Amino acid sequence: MTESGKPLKVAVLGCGSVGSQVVRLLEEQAADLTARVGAPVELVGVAVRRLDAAREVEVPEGLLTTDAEGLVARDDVDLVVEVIGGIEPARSLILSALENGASVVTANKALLAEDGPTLFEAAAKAGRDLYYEAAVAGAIPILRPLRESLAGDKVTRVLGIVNGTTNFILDKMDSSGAGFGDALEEAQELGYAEADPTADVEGFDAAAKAAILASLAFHTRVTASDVHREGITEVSAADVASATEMGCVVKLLAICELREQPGGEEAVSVRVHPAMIPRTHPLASVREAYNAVFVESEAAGQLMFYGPGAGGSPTASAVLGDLVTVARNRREGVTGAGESAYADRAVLPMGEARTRYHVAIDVDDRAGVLATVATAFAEHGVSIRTVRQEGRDDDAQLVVVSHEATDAQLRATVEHLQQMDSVREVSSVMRVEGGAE
Ligand SMILES: NC(=O)c1ccc[n+]([C@@H]2O[C@H](COP(=O)([O-])OP(=O)(O)OC[C@H]3O[C@@H](n4cnc5c(N)ncnc54)[C@H](O)[C@@H]3O)[C@@H](O)[C@H]2O)c1
Ligand SMILES: N[C@@H](CCO)C(=O)O
Ligand code: NA
Repeated sequence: MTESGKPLKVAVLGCGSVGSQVVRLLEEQAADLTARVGAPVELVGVAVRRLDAAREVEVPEGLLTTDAEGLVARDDVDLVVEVIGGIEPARSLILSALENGASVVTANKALLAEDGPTLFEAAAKAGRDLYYEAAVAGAIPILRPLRESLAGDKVTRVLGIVNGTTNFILDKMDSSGAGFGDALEEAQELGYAEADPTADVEGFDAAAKAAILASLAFHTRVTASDVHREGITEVSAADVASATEMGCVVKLLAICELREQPGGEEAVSVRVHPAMIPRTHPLASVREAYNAVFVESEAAGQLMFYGPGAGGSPTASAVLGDLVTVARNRREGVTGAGESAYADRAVLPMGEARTRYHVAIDVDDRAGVLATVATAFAEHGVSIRTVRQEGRDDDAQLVVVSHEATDAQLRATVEHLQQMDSVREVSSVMRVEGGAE
């Protein structure tokens, strides 16, 4: 073994699902971490909300404190791990840690998506690292591959299944024919969904991750408010059955795309919504609560990153990976790559996002109706790829799949259809992603 340097002192903020596993791994892997870093990595404090709370890991009593601010202000702390979550006090604690000269590792996607630039600027000003691999898709290495491994390539699209809870629910709906409510209940019984599932099922969690992915992929600042977001609460058993009929499956996707504009410049489109993807697409095989991120780049082509996107221990794996890198950098007196936002591309409004659509329309079953429906699509410049009729008489439905069109064109088409006498209802509109045009 090489000669070890001066110990690096670590403070962990928060000792919940992820924090407790970080503490466990720091203790269990101490010898290997020392060898990998080239210096002992010593836990010197764990900030908690209550000293007497039940914990998944035993923390030596002398290390526990309820004074997180005091812990990050200690001048002997070299590395701070923030796993409290949420905006405050996490943001103030990270900023204090950086100002006090510590390097920071965080898993906090909500904070990074809301106010990442403030944190990146503070890290740059302090000359310290801020790493956050655990913030997107838990254990799956995806942020450092984007930031480092693909730094010489041009990423053109990132498609991600980045929320395990919603993937579990949609997978249940697909495999059992259940509706959203029953699938959610099962996810809650099995501990995949929280009692208040809003952040997951309404797409907030995925939108935060989409903002982080798009920022790294396209070297542009993208925050959560730039991301168009739709959750899965409106996905019906009929939508899922319709997808099956088309050889597709419904997934909640985080979609980050580079789009060439009419003037030749490139802009960024970022959105989270349920979409049909062909069952032959690699993302279709992502079942249960797993996550995966599919990346397309000019030189590499298509890449897929797959694994557990959540859970205390998998997420702690990503945190520890960052901690080792940051500790090594610290020991060598260097920092890793910081924020890269040089491209500063415009973020397109949702109306300009382009994709294909699956539209189910309940219609009167009589001569000429198909022609009027087709005319409505044509009037708004939406080209039809396939159309089929299901049922007949009072039960007739036309299912139209379009070629690529903008969201604005599609919305105008749907409004037009809803005004038509021969249309009883536009019963389902779903985007179709991940296939050939
Ligand atoms: N759990 C996962 O699977 C997962 C996956 C990826 C990322 N993350 C992220 O990791 C972070 C932590 O998530 P978690 O699942 O461990 O949450 P958690 O709720 O289990 O743990 C957070 C802990 O922080 C404590 N805390 C709150 N305020 C505090 C304060 N002021 N000082 C000290 N402690 C305080 C809470 O008591 C709690 O124990 C979040 O940012 C989350 O988004 C979690
Ligand atoms: N709630 C998230 C895990 C943390 O990002 C999920 O369901 O994937
Ligand atoms: Na990750």
